[in-house]
Amino acid sequence: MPSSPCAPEEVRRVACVGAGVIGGGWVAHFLARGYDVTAWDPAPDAEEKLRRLVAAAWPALEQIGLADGASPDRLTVTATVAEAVADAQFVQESAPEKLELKRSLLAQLDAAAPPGVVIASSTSGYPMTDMQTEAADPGRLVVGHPFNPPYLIPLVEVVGGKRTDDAAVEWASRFYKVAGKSVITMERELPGFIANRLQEALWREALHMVANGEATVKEIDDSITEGPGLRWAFMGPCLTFALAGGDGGMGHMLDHFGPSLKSPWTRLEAPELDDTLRAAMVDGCDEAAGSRTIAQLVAERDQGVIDVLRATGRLPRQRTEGTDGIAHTPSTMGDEK
Ligand SMILES: NC(=O)C1=CN([C@@H]2O[C@H](COP(=O)(O)OP(=O)(O)OC[C@H]3O[C@@H](n4cnc5c(N)ncnc54)[C@H](O)[C@@H]3O)[C@@H](O)[C@H]2O)C=CC1
Ligand SMILES: C[N+](C)(C)CC(=O)CC(=O)[O-]
Repeated sequence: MPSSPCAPEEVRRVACVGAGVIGGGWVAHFLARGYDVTAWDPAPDAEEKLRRLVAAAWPALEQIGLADGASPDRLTVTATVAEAVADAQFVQESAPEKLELKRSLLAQLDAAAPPGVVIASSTSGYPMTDMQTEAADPGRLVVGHPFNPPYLIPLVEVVGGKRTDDAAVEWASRFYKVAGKSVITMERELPGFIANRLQEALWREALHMVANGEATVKEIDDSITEGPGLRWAFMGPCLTFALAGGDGGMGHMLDHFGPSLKSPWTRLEAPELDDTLRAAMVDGCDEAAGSRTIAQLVAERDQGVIDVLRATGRLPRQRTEGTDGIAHTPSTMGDEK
């Protein structure tokens, strides 16, 4: 791989390819961090949808603090994928989760992007080794797995494939940090990475319980928001369970509850996602949403995430008075730029 044309700190132009839920969220994030963003998506109504997503996200982004000069006006939606990446210093791919599509799109991006520019895929679970098979320069392809919405949830999991250069993984990890993200750089590939493997274990169990009539969608959601979810926002499952061992910590917790691990508390096989289970999940979520639209739920979620980030000290709690007499709420996320 030719070495990257610029240092992560020098990046000014980012391309986002695929502009749905996640690609659009990335666009909003990079705009808020003060980058010039080009975007391409083949859907006929993509530009209108993308600008709507950015406009809906902007109040939350203003609340957590915009970079100097950040503006939705710095978004250019291009007519072709080649135009989107022609001048880019970093490319984020967020096309549908279909392996063949990812393979050919990443090869197309590799052919069109300037030599050496790092290209990251938002894939939720494919190892890069499986996606980089058709690219002429697989060395610059990495996974950069975000969490929804990428403009508020800090984590990005970064990992390369067998043919990725270590330098590209390092460059991407540094770039995401500069761009305001919290990064886990994985040493080795693992389908689903770290967080989605954990989420999927919980998700499979939730689907089994609904399929078997053992719990409702509401009970499952309440069991997390009224229970472990409150702890997980600031203390992970391992340290949280260490406290379950009292003064004896994790050692006592394992001695005490270890034998229960052998009890059949979980079913690791995925349930059959048949029409009945699908309908039960959709109906349960419709009931939980009540009269709230998706747009209202997105705004509610965004405010909830901001409140949690503030409450856990990852964003300033108080608005501060600037020297210009104007109240600012600077973001502490991404203060490396
Ligand atoms: N939805 C989520 O919560 C998360 C999704 N991801 C990953 O992000 C990627 C995108 O997922 P979503 O945004 O949820 O899907 P989406 O369906 O909302 O958006 C996909 C977009 O890709 C466009 N598209 C279709 N063919 C394309 C092509 N050949 N080239 C470029 N764009 C194309 C579609 O028009 C659509 O706008 C997937 O790899 C997914 O696994 C990652 C983290 C979370
Ligand atoms: C549903 N999902 C598997 C696409 C979710 C993710 O990949 C990450 C997230 O946002 O939770």
